[in-house]
Amino acid sequence: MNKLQVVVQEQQQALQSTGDFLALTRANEWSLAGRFSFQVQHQASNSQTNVTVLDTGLITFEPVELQTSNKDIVLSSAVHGNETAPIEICAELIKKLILGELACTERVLFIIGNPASINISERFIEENMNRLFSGGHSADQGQGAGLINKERHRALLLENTVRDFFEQGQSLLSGTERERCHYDLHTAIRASKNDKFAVYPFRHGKAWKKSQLQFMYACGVSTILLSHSPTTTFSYFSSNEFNADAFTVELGKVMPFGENDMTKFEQVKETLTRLISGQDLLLKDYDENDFSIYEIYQTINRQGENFALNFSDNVENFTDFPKGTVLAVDDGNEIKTDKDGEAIIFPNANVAIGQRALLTVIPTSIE
Ligand SMILES: O=C(O)CCC(=O)N[C@@H](CCC(=O)O)C(=O)O
Ligand SMILES: [Zn+2]
Repeated sequence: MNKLQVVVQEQQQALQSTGDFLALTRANEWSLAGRFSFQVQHQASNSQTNVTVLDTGLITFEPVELQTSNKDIVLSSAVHGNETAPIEICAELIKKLILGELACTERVLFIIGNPASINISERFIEENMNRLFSGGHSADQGQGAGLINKERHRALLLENTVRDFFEQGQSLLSGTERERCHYDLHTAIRASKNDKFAVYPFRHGKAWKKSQLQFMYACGVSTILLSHSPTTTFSYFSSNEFNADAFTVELGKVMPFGENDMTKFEQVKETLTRLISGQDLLLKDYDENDFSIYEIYQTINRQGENFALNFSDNVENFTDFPKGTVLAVDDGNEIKTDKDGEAIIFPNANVAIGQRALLTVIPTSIE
């Protein structure tokens, strides 16, 4: 064996004995010495799962009895490295799968998006990765064209990994109807009046799926933002290019590792566990009264050097303002609400010029 093969073998042994994929990922910020595979046996049912570590932060679980599966599931976390709760949730699911404590009956790809930014507890290193999908990695976004930094390379790798995963699912089991989903898990910078919420990416006129909202509800997410335009987010990429049921899911406010109240995530952990292991999802019948549904009304991109929000840092997401309120001033131009009840989401004055500094939303319905 050469040195690289020895490293790969040691990494595999450590992973199989600890199940700690997050540690392996954090120790290898941008790549691994090589990919590797092994099988695990579920302790209770003896069912077998093929595990493949594709690269750093990228791992698939596929039941050996593939014909029993009909879903290709992508669960991503750490597209923003300081959003720790989703990382902890996914790391725990991965550990249980590797140690044979959780049965895997569907194909699952876990993505830990930006390991280097986890290690410095920052949203990103050089560039916000959730603005780099659907080709954003190769576009001139005011910061120079082409693949100019590691996050752009990583976004391209994530795109290719998701594409391969979905396409392999289709070719492995051709003739069967497979469901594709991608839940991109985040936490928000600010506190929110509605603690958990999800962005439903633009569907180009296709119906919003009540069954997916029921799934969100089972995860403890009952506030949904409907997007009406293409974006360069990860969830829009999977929705648009692979017809996956995809969401950006915001699971509360961003916290450092160790400071998340994990009791707040019981519903999402339980529902994802059921999804992966083919158990009944225990979905409640759809009732519009269970949800707060909003549509994205204004997308405010920063245009100039001097951009300032006109409200304080502790104003929560979903705070609404009367018509005509100045929300921000961008190089002297006032940006105002256009309707009574327009509420703010994701305000962030510290974004690169050209990028989204704020969304506004208004209540709507999917009926
Ligand atoms: O709280 C914030 O300002 C940002 C939280 C976050 O990362 N949100 C995502 C939403 C993506 C989407 O619109 O689907 C992001 O800004 O990338
Ligand atoms: Zn995020």
